[in-house]
Amino acid sequence: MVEPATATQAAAPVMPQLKDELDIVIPTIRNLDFLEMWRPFFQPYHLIIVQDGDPSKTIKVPPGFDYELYNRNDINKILGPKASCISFKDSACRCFGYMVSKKKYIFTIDDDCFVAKDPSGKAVNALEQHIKNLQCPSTPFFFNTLYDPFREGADFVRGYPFSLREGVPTAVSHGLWLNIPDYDAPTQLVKPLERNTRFVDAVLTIPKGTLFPMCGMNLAFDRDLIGPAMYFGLMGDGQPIGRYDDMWAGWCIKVICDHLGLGVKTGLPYIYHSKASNPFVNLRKEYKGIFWQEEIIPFFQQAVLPKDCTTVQKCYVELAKQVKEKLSKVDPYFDKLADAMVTWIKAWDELNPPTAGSVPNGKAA
Ligand SMILES: O=c1ccn([C@@H]2O[C@H](COP(=O)(O)OP(=O)(O)O[C@H]3O[C@@H](CO)[C@H](O)[C@H]3O)[C@@H](O)[C@H]2O)c(=O)[nH]1
Ligand SMILES: [Mn+2]
Repeated sequence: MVEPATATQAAAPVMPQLKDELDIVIPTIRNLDFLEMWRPFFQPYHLIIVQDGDPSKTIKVPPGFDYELYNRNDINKILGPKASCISFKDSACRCFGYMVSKKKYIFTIDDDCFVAKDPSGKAVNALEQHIKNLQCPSTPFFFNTLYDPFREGADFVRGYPFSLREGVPTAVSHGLWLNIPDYDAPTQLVKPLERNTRFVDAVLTIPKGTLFPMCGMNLAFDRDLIGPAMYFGLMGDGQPIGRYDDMWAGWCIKVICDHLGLGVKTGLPYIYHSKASNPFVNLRKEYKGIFWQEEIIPFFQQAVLPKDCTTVQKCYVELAKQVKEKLSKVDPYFDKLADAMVTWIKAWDELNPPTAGSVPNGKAA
């Protein structure tokens, strides 16, 4: 039986790394008491809270945290008509926080995720591990059988090409979850009591050319390298689908990271996911995605980005064009989604004008 760490067990880090270069983005419809448990790790950082649902509701934030909070009225005011690309009544709204941040790194976490304990009983500082993952290179071109070669006590194994040992910059760090795993509704329905108690002590680079199901619950990324592609799509209110926000973003960022020669890692850190959302509600939200994805995945697997797509924005707009051309036949929703992807990029560039002398994101691999 796994249990979350207690607040006292969460020992405050000696020196919070990247304190002024990282924002923590939290989508929420509830009071943020969960922050009490994270206080030792999160208090030094700036929080961006994206309040979903009724903007007249007050979200209580425990004292002592430095934060900015945006509700739907704020989003509409800031983006004007472009606010149509930000989902309402779905955790996908969190991507607004990525857009308004001015920091290099983002960590996003759900408000029902708590501090996990590793097998020794030590509280896991998820933020610290994500920062380590992002600041260490990835190895997408050749699999290292000792997993993360840059980890203390590991290295590249015999036969690993020396020409590839420098690795590539890491754009995304995808963490996992103890207790309630991120299962889809059908799996939740047939295995209602299943809990994840396995703490696998590994960080892996997801190989180039391989897609993965990105979960937004415990996720960090380098905003400068991949931020414009971290759009969580059109979900929730008024949309035919939900709970595919992070999946859509994960497929888009992986194709773009592969194209630009950037890395995506998954594994440590774990958080303790405390609440299973209602599987029947989830089934209603995600059922179309369950059969649509049988056509979406081959689309992303076959997607090719032209060499002249040298920035994330160019890659993303090209991907939107291909979504419109090739997925609209699946459902008119994808026509709307493709337009929203372009709106997102326009809004992103409006809020994040390129600084003079800035270089385009990674290079086409
Ligand atoms: O309408 C809403 C509902 C919820 N939120 C906030 O989003 C996160 C996640 O909510 P919750 O934990 O209740 O739901 P889960 O099913 O566990 O979410 C995970 O599944 C995927 C959903 O797409 C995703 O990977 C995870 O988010 C909480 O912070 C809620 O407060 C919201 O903003 N709007
Ligand atoms: Mn949850």
